[in-house]
Amino acid sequence: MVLDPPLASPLIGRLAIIGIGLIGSSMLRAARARKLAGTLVAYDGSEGVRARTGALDIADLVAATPAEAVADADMVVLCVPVGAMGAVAEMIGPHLKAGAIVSDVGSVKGAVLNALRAHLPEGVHVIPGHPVAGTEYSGPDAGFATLFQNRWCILTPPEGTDEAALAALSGLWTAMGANVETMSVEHHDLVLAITSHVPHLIAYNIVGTAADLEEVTQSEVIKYSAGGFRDFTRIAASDPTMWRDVFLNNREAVIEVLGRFTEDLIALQRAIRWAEGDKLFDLFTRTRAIRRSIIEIGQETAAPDFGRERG
Ligand SMILES: NC(=O)C1=CN([C@@H]2O[C@H](COP(=O)(O)OP(=O)(O)OC[C@H]3O[C@@H](n4cnc5c(N)ncnc54)[C@H](O)[C@@H]3O)[C@@H](O)[C@H]2O)C=CC1
Ligand SMILES: O=C(O)C(=O)Cc1ccc(O)cc1
Repeated sequence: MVLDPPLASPLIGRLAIIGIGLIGSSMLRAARARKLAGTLVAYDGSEGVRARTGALDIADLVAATPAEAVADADMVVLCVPVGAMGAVAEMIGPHLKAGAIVSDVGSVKGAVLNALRAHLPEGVHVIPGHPVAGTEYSGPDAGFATLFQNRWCILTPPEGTDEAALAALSGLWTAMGANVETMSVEHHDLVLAITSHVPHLIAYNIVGTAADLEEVTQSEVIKYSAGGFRDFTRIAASDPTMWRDVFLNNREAVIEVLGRFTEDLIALQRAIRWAEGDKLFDLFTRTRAIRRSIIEIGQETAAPDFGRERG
């Protein structure tokens, strides 16, 4: 997978990325490679991450404070865990220039929109976003420029969002290789609960259960994990802070989907108990067709390495 060539002139004057982990560092790398911003500014709350960002040379400036990071920025993208969005918004709020666009990449959108609105001043454009692309790795070394290629990026513009600001943010994601879709925060949070949040919870649960079972020792878990279980262990290796925050901030939708999931699981349990082979066969046939249609539209990911290509 390769990136398109650099642009002749940048899309954004000054772009500030706050939180230089997997997603923030991938944005810096993609924006740098394609020359999408006149000046690329990075800031992270961790001194070690700031030093590493400097050493990796993926930004034009590594700011020492949140105020320095957003000063004169045309666009600011928050790439911190969902639970830290409000605190970061509070720190940058007074230092944003009028007309700046503030977005984020959090995996939950309703809670983040509320947190941003509570702390950001009038006169800045708040447009939450979520690139539906990632891996189980974290930190500035984990990022790569092609992460967003041919992936969805969902934007959730609040009613009355300025069209030019939306076009600028959408243009950035498109230039980083993503396909942009817009929807409401409520719809986003329900859809992602089904397609991402509950699947992660299931992975955390099955790996935890296997590790807890007395007769299945840790070494056996590792030894026999070449099959489907291995895919679950990859997902269950995802960042604990990030995923704790996802579940704490999308509780309603996750609980709704879990209720439905539990009912369906019990129906499967009954089918097994009563040896209703047709029921099992019909479901497995339907799910196989779903997997094949995902592959046809090119949205599948190759576990266990998530088809990563470093750019
Ligand atoms: N990991 C993934 O696969 C995906 C993650 N996301 C979302 O992107 C966001 C970032 O995730 P990752 O890049 O994976 O995380 P990460 O753990 O790799 O990086 C997060 C960075 O934020 C910094 N940070 C934390 N609190 C901060 C604060 N108060 N002020 C300044 N910096 C702070 C940390 O030091 C860390 O360097 C999360 O909101 C997550 O939900 C979205 C799509 C995919
Ligand atoms: O690693 C995986 O399988 C993922 O599902 C990555 C991912 C994690 C969180 C998101 O909000 C979006 C994508």
